[in-house]
Amino acid sequence: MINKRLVSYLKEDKKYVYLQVLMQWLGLIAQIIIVVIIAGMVNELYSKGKINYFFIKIVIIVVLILIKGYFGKLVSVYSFKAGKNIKAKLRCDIYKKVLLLNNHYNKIISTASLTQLMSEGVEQLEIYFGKYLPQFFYSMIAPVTLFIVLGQVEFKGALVLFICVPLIPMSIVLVQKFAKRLLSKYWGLYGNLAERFLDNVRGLTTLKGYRGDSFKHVEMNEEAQRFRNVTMKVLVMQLNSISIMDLVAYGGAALGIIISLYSYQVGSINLGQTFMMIMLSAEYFIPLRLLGSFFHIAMNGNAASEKIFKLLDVSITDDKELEIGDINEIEIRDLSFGYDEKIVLKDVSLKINQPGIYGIVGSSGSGKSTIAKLLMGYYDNYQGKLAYNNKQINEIKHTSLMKQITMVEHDPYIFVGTVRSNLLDGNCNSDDTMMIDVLKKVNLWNYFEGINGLDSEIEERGNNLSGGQKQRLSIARALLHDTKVYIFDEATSNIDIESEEIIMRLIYQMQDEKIVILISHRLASVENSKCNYVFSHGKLIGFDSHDKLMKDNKEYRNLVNTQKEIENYGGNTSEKT
Ligand SMILES: Nc1ncnc2c1ncn2[C@@H]1O[C@H](COP(=O)(O)OP(=O)(O)OP(=O)(O)O)[C@@H](O)[C@H]1O
Repeated sequence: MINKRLVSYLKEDKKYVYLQVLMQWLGLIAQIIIVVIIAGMVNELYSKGKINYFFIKIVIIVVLILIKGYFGKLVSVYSFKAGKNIKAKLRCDIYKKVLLLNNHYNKIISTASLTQLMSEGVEQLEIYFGKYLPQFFYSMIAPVTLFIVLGQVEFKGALVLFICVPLIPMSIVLVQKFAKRLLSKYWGLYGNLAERFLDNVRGLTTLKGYRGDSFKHVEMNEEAQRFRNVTMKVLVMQLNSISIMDLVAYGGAALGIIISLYSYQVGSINLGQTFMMIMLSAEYFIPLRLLGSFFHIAMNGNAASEKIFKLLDVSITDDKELEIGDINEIEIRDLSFGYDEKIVLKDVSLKINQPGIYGIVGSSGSGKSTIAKLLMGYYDNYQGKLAYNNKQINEIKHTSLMKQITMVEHDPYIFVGTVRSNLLDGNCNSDDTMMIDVLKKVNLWNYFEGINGLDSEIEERGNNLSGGQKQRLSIARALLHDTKVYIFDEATSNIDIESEEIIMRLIYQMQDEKIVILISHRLASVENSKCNYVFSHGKLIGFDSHDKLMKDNKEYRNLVNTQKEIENYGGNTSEKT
């Protein structure tokens, strides 16, 4: 009933849970005193026909009601405080983990599920810490307190009530295992639905283009139906469990009242004592009954927390010690790597220790992008040597590594905001002059100057820019990052000739100072490089200048010739049209 791992998150906020229990308990004491005073008044009225110190007693009752109300308010304040820091801490931990996992967090959790867990999942935990946990402790203390008080009044009745109380937690325990399984399924289906929804919304234009939206509509409906079914099962389970708890609570209270009425009838207690028994019988059960209600919400948070912990438990930490300065050398020796069992790179060896352009070429699926990702430190589980300045990449602190390398991919991420905010992502110390300078280099300044300069709005994923403009903006951002090593992975694919020329010119301007790794299927762009590395089926099958490779490397020659044929084909067709 208590999740120890979740509780360990409380740390110094534990005091808010205890304070809440204390305030609830003091509230109960105030209520008992009120009932005792009223019971005394009832006795007086019945036996003497008048109430002594009536006014003073009424004032005391009113003051006690106000005090009880104040305690209730404090309970809400502490409840909020108990959950507040934990929510922030959990969200922060998840965020840090996703940063560490980099772009392969998707292997563990989908983006949609992640968003759901970080928002709704964490929110549910507020109830766990702020309500369920304090209620759990209070519902142990309250019946004992009442038993001690009412035991003095009518022992038999108090004992019967006390014995009935554990029936509620028993019903909670009984339903717990089933609820756990059901809620885990609920979160799974909820995640699937969100994932599909997000995917469909992202691909809506494509779906419309292929007229596949009606098909996806049916799929979504089916997914939603599955989620509806499991939600209904959860609600039925909660309703049944609450009905059982109600039966125990009200049945138990009724039993207590019957016993006290009987005791009054046989004369073993007076009218005031009977009144006390009747007024306080329900109080035995109310805390546990409330615990039962919170339990269901807490179980939901619990199920979400299991998914959160699964993500947090993935063993990746940036506890690496090594820092790295300017990179002068890249050494790869006997490198092998596979994403799963299938080996993608086999026994690759190469060494780069001078600035210049280094092409990586090969047919589709030969492992070019995988090399780029390994050089970015995205994957640690490689075999062999993969080192900068003779330091293994998987031992270098990720943040230190990211200060020295910049990668530009074919589909760069442009953030919603302004041109300025996107450029500041590359280097937060850039001033306006630096930003305008790089925008001029990529031939974008004239365009943005005509809108709102550096404050020109950029829509989500750069939707208000052309493909070429997006790519040039990402190159401007990369230039501001100003690192010793640059990796361009198909950075000019699918963009207009003008943008391609601008980008290639800028890349070649870097060759005297930077180590530039250029992955490109357009072999014309690596004709003037210092050295080209040819990959085939994950193996490095040759490396040299373009001219030498054309002479000696059949695979390279084939790649160049095939490329030329495709370009000529494109040229012929366009001439015809
Ligand atoms: N995240 C991944 N998980 C599993 N397998 C992957 C992953 N990324 C790539 N692969 C596999 O690794 C192999 C090499 O992929 P890689 O992207 O490195 O090739 P590439 O030479 O860059 O191809 P292309 O020129 O088509 O971009 C392929 O068989 C691919 O299916």
